[in-house]
Parts: sequence; structure tokens; C-alpha cells
Amino acid sequence: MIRVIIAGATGWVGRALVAAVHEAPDLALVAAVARSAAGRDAGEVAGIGPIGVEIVPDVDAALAVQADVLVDYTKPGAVKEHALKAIAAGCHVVVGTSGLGAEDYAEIDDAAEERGIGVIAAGNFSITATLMKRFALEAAKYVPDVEIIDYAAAQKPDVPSGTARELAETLSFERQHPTSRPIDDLTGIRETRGGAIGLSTPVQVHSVRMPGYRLSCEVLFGLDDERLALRHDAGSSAAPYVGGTLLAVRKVAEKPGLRRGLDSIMD
Ligand SMILES: NC(=O)c1ccc[n+]([C@@H]2O[C@H](COP(=O)([O-])OP(=O)(O)OC[C@H]3O[C@@H](n4cnc5c(N)ncnc54)[C@H](O)[C@@H]3O)[C@@H](O)[C@H]2O)c1
Ligand SMILES: O=C(O)C1=N[C@H](C(=O)O)CCC1
Repeated sequence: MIRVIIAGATGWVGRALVAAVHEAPDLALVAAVARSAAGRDAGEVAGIGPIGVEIVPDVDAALAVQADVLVDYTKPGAVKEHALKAIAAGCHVVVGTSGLGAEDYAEIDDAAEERGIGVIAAGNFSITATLMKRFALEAAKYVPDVEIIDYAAAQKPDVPSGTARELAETLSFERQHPTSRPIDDLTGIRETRGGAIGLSTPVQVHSVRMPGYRLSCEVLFGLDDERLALRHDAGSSAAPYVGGTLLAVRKVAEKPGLRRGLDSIMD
């Protein structure tokens, strides 16, 4: 039985995960964290009736319970501290929360390697978003010019999305040099060319935030007189993220250190 802590248990994704972990025969929810609703039963908040797990207000209280894996779906400003605390406590970590980049993950990886703890982080745990990433990495072998457009809801607090950030950071190691005019050579308002993301050959990412969007991501490839667009659109439920997150929960203990992307554990 894998003992699981869910941080962000009253959130949009957290509530769906509470129900899914409770139903899974090989998983046991041992603690639930949320800034709101402390003291209430996690199952009641998730809409499945009482399950005997009281919500605690912070990760320290949750880590006082014996657990194998902490799953984090909280907020960009909180997730890194949660991950480092879990690693220090000897608990494997699955990161769903967006907002972290390559440097944050390098720090988490170092801490995890040192303690022999597994961490799996994915900008997007949905299967079709992961397929988009796989197809984009394939296309980047043949097409040098690639840019990303990230669309999300008006109130999303982080930019770019975790989906676009992981994609750009990974593509930066696979892509060739673009043929488009270097941004430093341009006149006008350079910010309109977007943000350069990635450690190797960065990818321009353009983020749109407005009502009417949930989370979409487009990867554009251009060659002379032809182009390719790969696009992922998420709907309004958290269901697409549950299966991938539970797969990560089941696999995270297999290997110490950080693995990024659902593709890192898909067969
Ligand atoms: N990787 C993926 O596939 C994926 C999918 C969906 C959402 N996300 C990301 O997951 C995160 C959460 O998304 P959401 O829509 O469920 O958010 P939400 O706002 O609905 O829920 C956030 C939850 O975190 C809790 N929380 C916030 N700050 C906290 C703190 N400091 N300590 C403890 N608990 C805290 C809240 O009480 C709430 O339970 C976002 O960063 C989002 O972008 C990732
Ligand atoms: O709704 C959100 O917020 C989501 N965030 C993730 C991201 O930042 O890419 C992905 C899924 C939805």
C-alpha cells in the first residue's frame, strides 16, 4: 500500500485526486493539506462523504504522519518549499503545480539525489498534452524554427504555463538554430517577440491570459512556404490530470532524483 499526502486537497485538481486515491486499492490517503478548510474531512470537501482524513493547514503537519509520497497541486509560490521539505523528511514527491523552472528543478534534483528520494514533476500530466510534447520533440529534429503560444484563464497566476515551460525547456536541448532574424537585430518593441525559454537554444514563448480560455498550448513550426501547428486544448474538468498523476505516484519510488514530464515514465 502506498501512503499518500495530497497538498492542495481542496483545490480543483486536489479534490479529484482525493477521490481517486481513496478509490484506488493500492493507495491510501494518509494526510491532506490545504490553506482553507483545515479541520474538515478531506472526503467531505471532495464530495465523496467522510473518509476519516482531516485536512491540516500546512505540509509540516502532514509530514508528521508516516507517508511514502507527497503530491503537490498548490500554488507556484509554495511548491518548491513543499518539495524540499518532503525530500528532507524522506518522502518521495510528485509535482503537478506549475511555476518552477530549470534552476528550481536543479536544486530539487540535487536534494533528491543526496537523500536517495524520487521526484516526478510534469508541467502537464494529461496524456494528450504529453503526446503533443512527444510530437513536438520529433518535429524539432527536422524543422529549425519553432515557437510556442500559451493560452490560459485571465486569473492564472503564473506565466508561462507549466505545460509551455517544460515544453520550451525540453525543446531547447533538441531544436536547431532558428532561421528567423535574431531578436537583438530587430527594431521596434522586442517584447512582442515573446520570452526566450530554455538553457540550450531557447524557444520564444508567447503567453495570452484572458477570459474564455482554460489552458491551451500551440507549438508552431515553420519552413519555407509551409507550416505545422500542434495544439492541445484542456477542458473544464480536472479528470485529464488524475491518471498521469497516479501513475507518477506508483512509479516515483523506483528511481532516486528528478524525472521531468509524464513522458519520462510512459512506456
Ligand atoms: N501538471 C498538471 O498536469 C496540472 C494540471 C492542473 C493544474 N496544474 C497546476 O496545479 C496547481 C494547482 O491548480 P488548481 O487549479 O488545482 O489550484 P486551486 O487554486 O484550485 O487549488 C489550490 C489548492 O492549494 C491549496 N494551497 C494554496 N497555497 C497553499 C499553501 N501555501 N500551502 C498549502 N496549501 C495551499 C489551496 O488551499 C487549494 O487547496 C497550479 O499551479 C496549476 O497550474 C497542473
Ligand atoms: O488550470 C491550470 O492552471 C493548469 N495548469 C497547468 C499548466 O500551468 O500548464 C496545466 C493544466 C491546467
